[in-house]
Amino acid sequence: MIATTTTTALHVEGVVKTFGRTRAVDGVSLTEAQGVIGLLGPNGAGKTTLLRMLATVLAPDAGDLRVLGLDPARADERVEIRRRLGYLPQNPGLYPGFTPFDLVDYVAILKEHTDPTWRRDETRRVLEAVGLEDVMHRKIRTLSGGMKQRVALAAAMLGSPELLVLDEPATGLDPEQRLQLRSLLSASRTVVMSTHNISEVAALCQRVYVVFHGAVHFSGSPADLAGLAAERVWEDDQQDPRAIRSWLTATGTFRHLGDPPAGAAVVDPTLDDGYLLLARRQPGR
Ligand SMILES: Nc1ncnc2c1ncn2[C@@H]1O[C@H](COP(=O)(O)OP(=O)(O)OP(=O)(O)O)[C@@H](O)[C@H]1O
Repeated sequence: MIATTTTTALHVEGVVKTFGRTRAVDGVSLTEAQGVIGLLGPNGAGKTTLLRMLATVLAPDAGDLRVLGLDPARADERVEIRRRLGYLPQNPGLYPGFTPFDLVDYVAILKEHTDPTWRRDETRRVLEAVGLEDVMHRKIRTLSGGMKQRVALAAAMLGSPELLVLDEPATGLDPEQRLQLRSLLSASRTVVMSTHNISEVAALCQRVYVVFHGAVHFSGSPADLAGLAAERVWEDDQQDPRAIRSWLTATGTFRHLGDPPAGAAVVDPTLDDGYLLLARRQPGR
């Protein structure tokens, strides 16, 4: 019998990254073999910094990092990682005078794909996959914000990488394109993505990490995150001062988070409820 081994796509142990006096990533550990992994957290929590380290753009100050089983601190292994991953940065710099076709083709050249036929077919394939077939020969400067985001996504998906590192991939996408993104990502082997959109996490991710102040405060399935707020959510037609957090919902009722009073109409928690409960425990909130 031949033994099969699955390479751990991501192995992060005690990773630290500091900018001046800011500890942007403060001892993060995570290990994932495959699947779609979501990073949630408020602005400045350290998500982008962590993703940049996974994409080998930044080196950690301390800790152990392995991507696709390789060590990004070693020049030869770093090159190998870069060949095998696709990265969508938070603010992708797209040459405005290029067309989407030229830009993705250029990325293919940078990734050392030397066969022009392969490059042309693959460039077309990824641009069609993100729904840009009709504009692939227009100048990028003439495209809408959501279209530009899709050009960058297409570039990340070039060559069907084993690992996709995506910083807020759904930014600027309309509802139809978001749905399209979901099916694209569910076809990928390993995806790690940051998002502020909790419904994206519910729809896409098998695992979610919640990061505050550079540290992981929760890891588990989306259902586990929602479960943190089990028996802690109730609804009423008026404000409740006993709640740690209350808000008016679209149906005109108030939703409350905290310890429900006797007789309260307790409802099933959502992912938002679990996240808000975790966020509430952070200092300064
Ligand atoms: N190049 C840099 N130089 C200095 N400080 C930085 C740099 N990059 C990030 N930081 C700081 O590190 C912290 C984490 O930033 P990061 O961009 O990783 O957060 P984030 O969770 O991605 O935030 P957002 O949700 O707003 O994108 C912040 O305090 C930020 O100001």
